[in-house]
Amino acid sequence: MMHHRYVNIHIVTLGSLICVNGTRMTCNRLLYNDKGGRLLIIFLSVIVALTFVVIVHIERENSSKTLIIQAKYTGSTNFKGPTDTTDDSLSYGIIFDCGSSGSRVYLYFWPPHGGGSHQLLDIHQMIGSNGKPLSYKIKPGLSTYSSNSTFAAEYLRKLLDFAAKHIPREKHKETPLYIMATAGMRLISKTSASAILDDVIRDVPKWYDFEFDESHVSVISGKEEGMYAWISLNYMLGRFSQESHRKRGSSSKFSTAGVVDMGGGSLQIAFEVDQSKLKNKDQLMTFSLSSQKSDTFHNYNLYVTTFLGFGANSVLKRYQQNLVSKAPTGTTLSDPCQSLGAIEKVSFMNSKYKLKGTGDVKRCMTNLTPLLNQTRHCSTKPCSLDGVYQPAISSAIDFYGISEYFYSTNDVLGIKGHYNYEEVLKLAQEYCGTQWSVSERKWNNSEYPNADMARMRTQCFKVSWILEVLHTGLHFSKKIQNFYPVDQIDGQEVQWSLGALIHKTRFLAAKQRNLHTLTSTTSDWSRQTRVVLPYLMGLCFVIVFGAILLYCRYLQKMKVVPSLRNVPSMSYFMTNPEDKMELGLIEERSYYPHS
Ligand SMILES: Nc1nc2c(ncn2[C@@H]2O[C@H](COP(=O)(O)OP(=O)(O)OP(=O)(O)O)[C@@H](O)[C@H]2O)c(=O)[nH]1
Repeated sequence: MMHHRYVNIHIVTLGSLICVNGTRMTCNRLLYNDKGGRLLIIFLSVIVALTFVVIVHIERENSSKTLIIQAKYTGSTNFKGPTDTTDDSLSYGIIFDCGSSGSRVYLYFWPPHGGGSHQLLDIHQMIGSNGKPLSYKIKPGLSTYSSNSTFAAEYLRKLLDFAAKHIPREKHKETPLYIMATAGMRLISKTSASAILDDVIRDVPKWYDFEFDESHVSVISGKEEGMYAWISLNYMLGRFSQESHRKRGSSSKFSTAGVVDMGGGSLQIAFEVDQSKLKNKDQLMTFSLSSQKSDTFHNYNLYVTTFLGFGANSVLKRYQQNLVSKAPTGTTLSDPCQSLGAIEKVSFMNSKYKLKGTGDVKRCMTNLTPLLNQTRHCSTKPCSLDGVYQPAISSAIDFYGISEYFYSTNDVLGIKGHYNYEEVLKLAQEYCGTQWSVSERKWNNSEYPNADMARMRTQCFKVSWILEVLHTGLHFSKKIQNFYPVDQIDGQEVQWSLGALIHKTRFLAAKQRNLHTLTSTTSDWSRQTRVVLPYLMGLCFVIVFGAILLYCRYLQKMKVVPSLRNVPSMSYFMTNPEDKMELGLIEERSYYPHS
């Protein structure tokens, strides 16, 4: 752009010089009223016209380039294909989700802010060359380093390498890296968790120069995890758009969706509420996605609850311990929460047991009911599980189930999309009632491509638990039509990590918005100026040129020219003091007599 501007300036300067010198010579030739003078006028007119055409052409080119760049970042370009890391205008962000069952890295990017006053950053998960979202997972969880914390950072090294490989090297310094841990780290002692985090804070900057400091490493609370999952989901569903907000204003229905997130260690539920109707504000979370206090457009009131130790893996451990706790060591016990005929060896307080599956899903669900802890004192009714208040959920709100809600219905049972209690129960009963040896053979024959062996073994327990939590614990109707287990929306993974990045970068959005407002105001002005400039210059050329010609004609009429040849000095016609002001003419007149 700057380059073109300089070219224009040079053309204008050159044109002006030619014209100034040209008119000067023309005038002189005209004074002699010869044929060469007329030719010179034609020649100069052509030069003026050409200069004008060249300027208009270059300006048109510039304007269309500006429009293409603007269109690219105002939604007309989609980011569905592999991420174009050669595009220098993109910014990047990295989130590590250190969960109880494993750690994952998610890579995100966003184009420059569009400038809309209520617009959030347009954040997308990076897509690899194979068309799949870029993420990398390792097992076991970060919390397993509680007794050898000095290896914690080294354990995360593979995730860092992955991020560094996919984010352009020159962008590392400006790319924020957040390392956030969830239930696994909440369940270990504070001292052990701090030792792990300290090791990470110390070692990560030695290896990579991402934007990273102590404040970027944390064990997030369950409520934050729930809030981030809710933000992620609604962002991906487009529920923060101006259009959704308009709908929200015109109906009593919330335009946002609720989320139920079952992890390995904890369970979260979050949905929008009318805070005036909440009987107990303990579970209320009021927050804004906007960085300015005065902007209430993105203010939300959420009911968010987290149940630590109610994630599927934590409850499985508790369930098995309960089962064997009163039995003599070495006993084989019946377990309705395992596939028919499956044998699982467990140990508890140095005693060993065998659990033999009977594959009875309904029985399993009944046996799991006490683990919801619903007998616990409920101070504000109604309560969901563990004595926690939960207001009645409107059937008008869409709900999405993520993590275990997707894996437990999809990996083995193959259910996609819309949730139907009867369908899930029927398929679960079929799978769990099938002899384990048959299911194992099918798995060996790759008939369960989405499930690993651990999933196959724990499927009966996990599906029973998610059903029990959803309907008995959280009181969702068994006839619910608008509950959707998901792991991806529009090719992007639904993870709380995206919500965390949106929340963390909301100040960045404001910064970029201000920058955009500034540049767009300036560029509006300069665009208008650039459109008018060539015409103005053309007009100036014509006026100056015309004025000189008229003046020359005037001199001719005054018969100054013929007499000039005989004039020995300027004083001859400079009788009027005003004439002395015409210095340019004086110089030329004084020059020609000697040439
Ligand atoms: N099929 C499949 N299963 C997964 C995947 N990631 C995790 N799981 C399973 O889901 C269970 C729960 O894992 P997550 O949802 O990741 O939970 P988490 O982050 O480890 O647990 P929290 O700390 O409670 O948040 C694990 O026991 C895994 O078996 C995945 O990418 N695909």
